[in-house]
Amino acid sequence: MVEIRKPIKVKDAVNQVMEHVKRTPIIEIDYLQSYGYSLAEPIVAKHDVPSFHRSPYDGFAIRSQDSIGASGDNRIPFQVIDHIGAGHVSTKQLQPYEAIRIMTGAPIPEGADAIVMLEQTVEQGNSFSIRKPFAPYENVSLKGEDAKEGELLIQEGSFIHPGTIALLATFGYTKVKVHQKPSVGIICTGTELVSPHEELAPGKIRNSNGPMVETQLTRMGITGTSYGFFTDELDNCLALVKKALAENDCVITTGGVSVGDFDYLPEIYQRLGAKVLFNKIAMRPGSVTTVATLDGKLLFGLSGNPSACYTGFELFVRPAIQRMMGNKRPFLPHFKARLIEDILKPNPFTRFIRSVFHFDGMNAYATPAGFNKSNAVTSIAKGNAFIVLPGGTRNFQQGDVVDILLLGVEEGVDEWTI
Ligand SMILES: Nc1nc2c(c(=O)[nH]1)N[C@H]1C(S)=C(S)[C@@H](COP(=O)(O)OP(=O)(O)OC[C@H]3O[C@@H](n4cnc5c(N)ncnc54)[C@H](O)[C@@H]3O)O[C@H]1N2
Ligand code: MOO
Ligand SMILES: [Mg+2]
Repeated sequence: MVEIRKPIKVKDAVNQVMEHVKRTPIIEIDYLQSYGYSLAEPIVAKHDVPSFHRSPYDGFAIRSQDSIGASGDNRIPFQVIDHIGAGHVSTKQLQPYEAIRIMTGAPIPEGADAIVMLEQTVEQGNSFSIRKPFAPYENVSLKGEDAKEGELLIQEGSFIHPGTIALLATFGYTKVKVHQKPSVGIICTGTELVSPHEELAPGKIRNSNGPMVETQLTRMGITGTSYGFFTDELDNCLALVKKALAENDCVITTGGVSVGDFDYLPEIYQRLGAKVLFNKIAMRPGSVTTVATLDGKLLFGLSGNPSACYTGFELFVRPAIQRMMGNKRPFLPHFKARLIEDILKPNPFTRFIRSVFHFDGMNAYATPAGFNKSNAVTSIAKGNAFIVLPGGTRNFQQGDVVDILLLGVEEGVDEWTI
């Protein structure tokens, strides 16, 4: 008797997976190695930035009060008494109508409170004149204007990107606390599979899911461990899943999750004693996506169909792995875009259509990327987004505004909103 599975909503499936995520242990790593992780500690300003009043321009430091009354008809001259570049501190104290030649980034000298840009002066020997008054602190980059000592700048759980690295460097956080990257095992099942290096024989196809999933992980900065591809034999697959589970924080399998005679994953979960969270989702492709847990580890049973496999990874594996690494914004970014062409199919299940998303400067547009079936491989290669059409809807026409999930961006959002 074939098992009749009860589909659950995509949102519920996502929530269930996220509820079962266990964060990986916190480690301290060299800050330069931290790109792609998420902060396991907040970044708090250790000192003011800038930590001293400084010049934002190449010019002259003056006392603003000396510039009162300057105009085209009444140029005020200044005597230059010192010359400093960034990294140097002048030891001179300005007296009336004296100035210090100062370069961008150098600390404002004692007594000075305004900077005149080089272009605003007429120079003559060791002096220059100006034709306008300067207000107190005009053209001065103030101590603490960027960050105040003790200020919380970046919250724990934020993704670390090159800008974050700049901030870590600014405060000398040369070691940073992050959640370790999870180890992920990948197993592809299917007697029909041969390696991409091999010639095809009757009934055989090349394994594309394995390399694809491995690279979906690479895109997240994770190096997965591929256990290769295997024929649909229960004992063999069971042993392999056990081994991969013992050696990794989570395991991704592809294929063998449906109700076919050689779909052994359901039996494998049973034999392992794993708890199946769900095995049918009201979505297409990827309706057969199954997620199970065992000893706090997640087992992702992705569909064998390439589009379904790809979609299952992006919707469930990606956010789970991001959350394992402590990322507070693990979900794909959600936008709205106008359809460029009609999509005239009823949608009993929510549909995730591999799509091309583009922005013309004013409006966002999306169009299906090509052959749109769960077993399609070509449209995955062409798309950069999913068009999401809710279950229970019918036709969508050119110009309709639809939901879009953007793929391949490193920073996500904090909530699943579809
Ligand atoms: N009676 C039913 N049949 C099917 C149902 C159903 O509900 N009732 N669901 C269909 C849906 S939806 C999908 S999706 C597929 C899922 O199948 P499996 O996850 O069990 O995957 P397989 O049977 O192993 O393979 C399906 C398909 O994908 C190809 N494949 C498998 N692995 C790879 C790989 N590594 N690289 C490239 N392509 C791969 C495989 O050759 C098959 O063509 O089940 C439907 N059936
Ligand atoms: O899981 Mo199947 O891809 O829904 O089409
Ligand atoms: Mg099958």
